[in-house]
Amino acid sequence: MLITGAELPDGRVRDVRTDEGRIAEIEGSLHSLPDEETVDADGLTLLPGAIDAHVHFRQPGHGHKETWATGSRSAAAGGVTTVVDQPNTSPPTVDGDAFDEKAEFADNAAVNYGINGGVNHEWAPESLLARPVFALGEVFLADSTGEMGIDEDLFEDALAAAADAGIPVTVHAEDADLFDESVYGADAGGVGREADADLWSQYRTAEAEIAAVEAACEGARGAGVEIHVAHTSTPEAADHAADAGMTTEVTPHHLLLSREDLDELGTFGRMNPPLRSEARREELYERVADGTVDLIATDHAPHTTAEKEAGLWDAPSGVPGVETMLPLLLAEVRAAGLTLERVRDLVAANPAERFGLPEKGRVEVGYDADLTLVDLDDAEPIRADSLHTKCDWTPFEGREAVFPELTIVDGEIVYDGRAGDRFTVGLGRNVRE
Ligand SMILES: NC(=O)N[C@@H](CC(=O)O)C(=O)O
Ligand SMILES: [Zn+2]
Ligand SMILES: [Zn+2]
Repeated sequence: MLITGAELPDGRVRDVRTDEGRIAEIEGSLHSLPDEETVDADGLTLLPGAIDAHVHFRQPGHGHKETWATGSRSAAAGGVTTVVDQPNTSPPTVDGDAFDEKAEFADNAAVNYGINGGVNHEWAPESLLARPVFALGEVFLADSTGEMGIDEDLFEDALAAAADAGIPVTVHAEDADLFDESVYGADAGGVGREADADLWSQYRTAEAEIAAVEAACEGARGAGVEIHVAHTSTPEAADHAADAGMTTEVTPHHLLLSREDLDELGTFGRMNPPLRSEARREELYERVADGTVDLIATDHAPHTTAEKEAGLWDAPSGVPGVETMLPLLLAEVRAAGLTLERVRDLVAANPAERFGLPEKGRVEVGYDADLTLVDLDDAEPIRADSLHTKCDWTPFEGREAVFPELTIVDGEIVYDGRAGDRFTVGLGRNVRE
């Protein structure tokens, strides 16, 4: 394939040739070969496809919330070319059979993928780690959706097993002992958007995250393992993890939303860890911009509208995000909050480096041809109706975003927004195989 006249993240305008799934040539001007597919990218920007290291695609077990087909199409339409699925499915991905069952669903994916292995009291590390597992995680240090919270001893076992297997460990760090039980169950008013969801932020305290991140980093250091802290919601936790030599991710919702948005969102803004104060959000944004935070990942956690239309204490936690991550970050570039190169690092180059995918994350010769083409002049408001996830709502309704025109996986077009939202599924492969 020949992509002509594309602007690269560093501002150069180049022709880019892909061949056998790789980026083969990048030059000022290339001539098309006989029968070569060409893509006119005049006025468009070519980015490495995003790597979303944290999604919940829900199968097996919860296909009514999301399927690998809908989730991976949503990823492709959002410029995400690799997703990493989390283990809190039914059955949980804690042994070899459960891994194999999930791998069959993943086989239909429109984008490349990794499958994480989980840890609970029934886990079978031998059979699990004999499979092509992407990473151990998210290891839940407190209960979240799926109730996979574990204690310190099991966390130590998990760290040792991951070190043995030579795979990364990602951690959901909250300490349930520091939740404010005096708030739990308080009258939260109506259901769904009418509920007072600020109580969730009061209940799952910032201190519970900060203390859990400190303890997890200490445990990791003792075990000689460099953990990756998932979805840090506080600047304190991000600083602590960085100082301890660990890596962190921040979600688009913790980057762009705060407790001030909960009036409007109600239970649709309930997630773990919860939204924080506007002051903390601003400080977290600074750390994302200055490089203290290593990467952005979505924690794409779809639940149906009907499930969310419950009282605050009964509604499930989690928000969707895989399709809106890169589009929202590109709107931040337009607003001059982040540079394009920083966005490239946050969603592509850094996750590739952190998780051992040295052939991904950059538009450079020899790298995988996982790419997305965007028009930075074409911003539009996000509408849940136009997204491709099974989840029919978004916490970002109405926010400005820049959606991709085209997404390419291993040199093949998997999403073509110019041709009326055309998808090709089944080309995705396990990046650990
Ligand atoms: N973040 C959430 O609130 N929910 C996630 C689980 C998780 O990542 O903790 C989910 O799977 O629903
Ligand atoms: Zn989590
Ligand atoms: Zn998660």
